[in-house]
Amino acid sequence: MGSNGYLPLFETRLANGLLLFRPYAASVFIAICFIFFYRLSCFPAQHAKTQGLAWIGMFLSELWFGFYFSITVVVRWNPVFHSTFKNRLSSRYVEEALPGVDIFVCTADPVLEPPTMVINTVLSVMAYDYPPEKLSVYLSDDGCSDLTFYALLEAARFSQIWLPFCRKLKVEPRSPEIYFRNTADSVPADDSAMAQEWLLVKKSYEDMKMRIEGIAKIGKIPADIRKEHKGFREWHFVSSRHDHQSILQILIDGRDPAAMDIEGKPLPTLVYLAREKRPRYHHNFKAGALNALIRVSSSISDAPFILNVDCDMRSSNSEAIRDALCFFLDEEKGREIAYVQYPQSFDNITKNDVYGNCLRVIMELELAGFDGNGGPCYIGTGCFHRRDTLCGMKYRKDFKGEWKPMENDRNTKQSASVLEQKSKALASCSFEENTQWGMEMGLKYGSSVEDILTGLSIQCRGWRSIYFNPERKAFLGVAPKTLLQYLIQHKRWSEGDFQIFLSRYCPLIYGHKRIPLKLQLSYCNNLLWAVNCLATLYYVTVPSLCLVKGILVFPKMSCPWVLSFAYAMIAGCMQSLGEFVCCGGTIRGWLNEQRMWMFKRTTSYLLAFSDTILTLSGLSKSTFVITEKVADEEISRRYEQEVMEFGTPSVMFTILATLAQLNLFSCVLGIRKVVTDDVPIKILDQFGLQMILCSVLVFMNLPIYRGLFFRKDSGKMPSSVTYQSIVYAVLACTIAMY
Ligand SMILES: O=c1ccn([C@@H]2O[C@H](COP(=O)(O)OP(=O)(O)O[C@H]3O[C@H](CO)[C@@H](O)[C@H](O)[C@H]3O)[C@@H](O)[C@H]2O)c(=O)[nH]1
Ligand SMILES: [Mn+2]
Repeated sequence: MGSNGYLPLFETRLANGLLLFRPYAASVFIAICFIFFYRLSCFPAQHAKTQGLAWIGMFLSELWFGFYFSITVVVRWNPVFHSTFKNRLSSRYVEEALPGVDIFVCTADPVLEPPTMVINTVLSVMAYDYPPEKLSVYLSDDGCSDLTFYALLEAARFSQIWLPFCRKLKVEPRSPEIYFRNTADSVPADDSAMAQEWLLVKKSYEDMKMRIEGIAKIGKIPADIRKEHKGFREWHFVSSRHDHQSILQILIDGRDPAAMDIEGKPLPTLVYLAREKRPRYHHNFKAGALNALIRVSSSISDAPFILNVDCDMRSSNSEAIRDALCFFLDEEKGREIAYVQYPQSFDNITKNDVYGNCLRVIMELELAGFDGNGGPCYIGTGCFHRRDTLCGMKYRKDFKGEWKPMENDRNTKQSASVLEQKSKALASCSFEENTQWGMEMGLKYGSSVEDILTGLSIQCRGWRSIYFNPERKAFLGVAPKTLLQYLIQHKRWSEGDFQIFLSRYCPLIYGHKRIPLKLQLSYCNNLLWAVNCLATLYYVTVPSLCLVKGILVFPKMSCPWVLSFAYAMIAGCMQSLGEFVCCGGTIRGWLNEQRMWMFKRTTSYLLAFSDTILTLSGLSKSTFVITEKVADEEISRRYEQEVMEFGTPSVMFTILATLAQLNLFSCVLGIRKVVTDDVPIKILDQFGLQMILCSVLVFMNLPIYRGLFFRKDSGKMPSSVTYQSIVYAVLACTIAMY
């Protein structure tokens, strides 16, 4: 029992296996030091200039890897995990006494983010196991699409049967699409009344979906539907999605006693918002959208807690709100918690996850490590915030964490349309002029990873955060289905991250004395992703080219120094494999993920690194490329079969293909050298490590060769990429040979 006489609402435990991990990390560290020592003491003789240069590069790369390894150890030093006591929460708070929760859903493009998916997210969060009169759901539509608006109207209607159905059948997950997909073969046949209802609701969902998709196909809302709601009139004044007034429509007014489901229970408030956009004003992407929502919601429902999700992050655990409240409302520790972050999980992951989409180890382990070091970063979706802290409040010892109870006056005088008019002004472009919004208030502007920056600044204001990863995943999103989408997404992340590192918000400076050093270093783990490109590029090209030219860059196989390299590499692999499998992955999945790390480092990170430098020198401007959440049938089929998708020409593919062939040629030339030499054993002894490295790289690149030379489908490597990369690779090897 806590000192205040209350049983805690959550408990925390340390990860298992730390007793093993720490000595292991120390041993790898020693091996790395041996490598440094070797590089310094065995520096090539004066006359071997080229070898000397190659050597220095190897040394610098290894210094970087050693440094980066140490940061990853800091992240893993003491991961913590939490569990909640929801029964204690419900015995301490009657339903009426629970706080209100505002839920923000962001969407930005009706084509890349289809409205049916968006409303599935909306319906799933409306159906939380939580008093509906305490919930308000806001959809921010940066695409300003009347189709999305229409879909939301349909969702408002469908919620009247969906919510009671969820309650009655204890439906899980509460996104109709996923629920009906999962239960397709298990129609409740035993109880006929139940089965009837199931069929009825399913049919009604499918009809709705058909109507929405039908209208999406025509590309225009028919006149008779336009007449059904006053909201459509707003689109008469929209000249384009980049130039329009704010559109704010309260589709379900929770204060209205008439707003109820078919069982007569209240419905959550549901609001559509397309904030004002004008070419003259920068809209600040998702951060701008969220800030508009914070203000608009404060005038409509003003709940003390806010959940924000991306439009593809359907709720998959109807108890997630109660779980989050167990942290915020804990009498002893709750006061200092600013946000509770859930992991990002996906429902379209194949068995071996070709693109390493689930970021398994980051989600299962590294964020728990952040938590142990002071609190997880904010990852932009699936996160519950205190409204006050999101709006810029600093932590004070005497902060009580109290909230005003909701004005539960369901017959309030202000009509919905008056409220709409009043709140609209808060979403206008000029509202933020000369205010602290985007700086000290709300989500921070100026970064393509607004989430990381905002979370960091909240932590630097003295707050703690919590990472909560329950058995039953809280949210399920849609992961990119093509290699290019994946690489572009990671370019955005690593670029935004690296920009933060180079800005005044660098955690080592900005966080100094504000957050613990171990948390500052944990942040560096992510913020320095992009920098890995340099050392990795060096390691995947130079040793192979040196093999072609006959330059030694590693110790001979017969030399004891080889042990330190072998140990560092093998132990590193075993650690990452062990972590991956413990986090629920397969061995194939691990190989795929390792391959993707290599691909990312040589493409996404490289471009992120160079673009950051260009942005800093004022030559380029950062943007937000939205991740596509749909794919055509053929691409989806290949994705299901775990075949890598290339298809469209891109610089990233040219780089990948060039590196893959460069290693293939080097490997072949290396083998030729062994075979044609008089004493093959000698060559093997000298170049053993280089040959192993080169062969591993060839092995990792197998899907690239397949895409270049063997595939015939439309997902193969485009021929322009093939030709270019052959030329580059041959050129590089020829230069190396002579
Ligand atoms: O101008 C914009 C651009 C994007 N979005 C929304 O932002 C969300 C995330 O965009 P997405 O294209 O799905 O990017 P992801 O890479 O999947 O997003 C991850 O990375 C982002 C930071 O780069 C975080 O904001 C997200 O929460 C996190 O899921 C989506 O709901 C979009 O609709 C907007 O509302 N307005
Ligand atoms: Mn996304």
